Parts: sequence; C-alpha cells; structure tokens
Amino acid sequence: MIDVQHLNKAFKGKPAVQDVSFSITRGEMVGYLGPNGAGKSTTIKVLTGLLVPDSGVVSVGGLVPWRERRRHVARLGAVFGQRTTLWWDLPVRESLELLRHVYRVPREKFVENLRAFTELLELGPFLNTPARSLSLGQRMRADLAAALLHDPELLFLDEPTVGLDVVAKERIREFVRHINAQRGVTVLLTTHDLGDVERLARRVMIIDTGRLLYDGDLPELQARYGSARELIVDFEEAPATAPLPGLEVLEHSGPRVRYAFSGPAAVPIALVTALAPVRDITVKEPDIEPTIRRIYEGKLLAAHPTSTNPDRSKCLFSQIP
Ligand SMILES: Nc1ncnc2c1ncn2[C@@H]1O[C@H](COP(=O)(O)OP(=O)(O)OP(=O)(O)O)[C@@H](O)[C@H]1O
Repeated sequence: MIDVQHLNKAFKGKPAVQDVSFSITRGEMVGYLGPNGAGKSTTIKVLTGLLVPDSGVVSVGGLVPWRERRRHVARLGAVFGQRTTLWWDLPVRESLELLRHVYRVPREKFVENLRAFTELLELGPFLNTPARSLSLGQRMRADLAAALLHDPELLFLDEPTVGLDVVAKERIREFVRHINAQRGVTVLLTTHDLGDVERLARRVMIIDTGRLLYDGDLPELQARYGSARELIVDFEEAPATAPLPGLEVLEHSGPRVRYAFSGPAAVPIALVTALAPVRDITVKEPDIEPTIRRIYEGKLLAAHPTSTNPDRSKCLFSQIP
C-alpha cells in the first residue's frame, strides 16, 4: 500500500527527513512516533502529496502522491486533531453534504456511510449543529466521519485524541479499530499519546531528528527495550519470602507481593501458585512511555545495535551519526 525508499527532505538546507525507508501493507495499522520536530509531519505531507521530496522513491497504492494528486486524494482520508475539515459555520450535516460533492460520492453510498457512521460515532445529536458549537470530542467524531465518507483505502490520523477525556478517547479508538477491521482501511497514526498506540497499533515506527530509529512490533519493542513485566499476587495469607527463580520481589506488603519478571507469564504464575494458596493474580505490562523515552534519549542505542528479528523489526540505530 505504501512504499517509501530513501526519502530525503530538507528545508533551507536543514534536513527534516533523512534516508527514511519503510513499507506498509494494505490493512495494517501503524503508529508513527517521534518527539516534536522529528520529521513525522514532513513524512505524512510527502505521503499525502502536499510536499515534494528532495530525493527518494514514494509509492502509495501504486501512485506517486505529488504527481497524481487528484487520483491520490480520492483514495485517502486524513484527520488532524488540531484542525478541522468541517466548515465552521455550517451544520455538520451540510459540511458532509459538501464533501460528498467534493469527493463525488454517489448518493446511495453517502446515505449508507452516513447512516453507519452516525450509529458508530453517535453523531445524531449534533448533525444539525454548526462545527463551531461542537465539543472537541464531537468535532473529532464528525471529522472522522468526514474523512471516511468517500471510502478511502488509507487513513492518516494525526493526534486523533489530543485534548480528549478518557471516555472520548476510547470512543475514537474503538471506531478506528472498527474501520480497520471491518473495512480494511490502512491506518497510519501519528500521536504523542502512547495510549493510542497501545490500543491501536501492533507495529510502530520511531523517528527522531529525521531518521527512522525503529520499525517493528510494539510487543518486541517492549520485550527488548522496555522495563520488566510485573506480577501482582494476592496470597490468601502473607507468604514466606522464599526466593523464586526468575522473579524479583519489588514490594512485599502483607498478603500482596509484587514481582518483576521478563518473558511469558506462565512459569512465574506456576511458581507463585506453588509457593502458597493464591487469591488473585494480575500481570501488569510495563508502560510504553519510558521505553520510548529511553529510545529517544539514545540510552539503549549503543547497547543493542542490531535486530534479532530480520523479517520486520529493524533497529536502524547504526545509522545514527
Ligand atoms: N515548512 C517548513 N519550513 C521550514 N522548516 C520546516 C518546515 N516544516 C518542517 N520544518 C522543520 O523540519 C523538521 C521536522 O518537522 P516536522 O514538522 O516534520 O516534525 P514533527 O515530527 O511532525 O513534529 P511535531 O510532533 O512537533 O508535529 C523540524 O526541524 C521543523 O522545524
């Protein structure tokens, strides 16, 4: 679906994206992460055809985005958390009608999609409200519907949950999961909210100072660069503090013990359940945030210069000057 090879783009001689290469297959949902100024927007602008790169080969659905813009944009949708594609003073329904004309969506298709999105995104209560009077969460939902009315194959999401409360974030994520699973829409997600990534993307690409640092599975990123997993065990009674192989006691407070471990949870669970009668066990995954921060800060780059998974996970750290 997306193929990028050796993409370079500089502004006034200052590189924004340097030798970036990746491929995304149809139906994938990929998180594109990086600190401010890393080069995410520049990449997305090239992929949407808004920017022409200095060098590199880019193909999206077989088209060169900036050369065949009209055909290209007909096949993609984009949602930017920071701004809206809706007409500010028009009721949402009229904005959507206008977009129907822009994208030349057949009326039956429009009616069918509007009905589906109204139900999934609960647009009904504010379809007749002008965009300027919507809450941020409502506006995001309307923008998502607007981006998908013409059945695009590819969706760019830029900070889709920024500024929303937990419930509103979840609603957006659920919808994105739905359109990816049910409609097969390929999704490239740019976000600073790692909750979005954890909920939506199995694969992440990490860019910093214009260079792609990591491209691979999120669980593998966690396993290789993340902190340990935690096993929180509530015993029936406070257990004796016997050392268990592969488990480190982080905290022991009455019948509750917190252990750190790595790898699959089956063996640690078997060990603690053999130690004493257990009432409850929880496995807590490490937060992704410190992992990503450590990668940005480069602390692990020198320590792990190569990948153990040549198929997909690529640590491109050796490219760092
Ligand atoms: N139109 C432009 N003119 C000059 N410099 C630019 C332009 N667009 C981006 N840059 C520079 O290119 C670099 C990459 O910017 P880019 O917007 O791609 O980063 P980003 O990862 O999207 O950041 P953010 O998360 O803050 O949106 C930055 O140094 C930025 O200042």
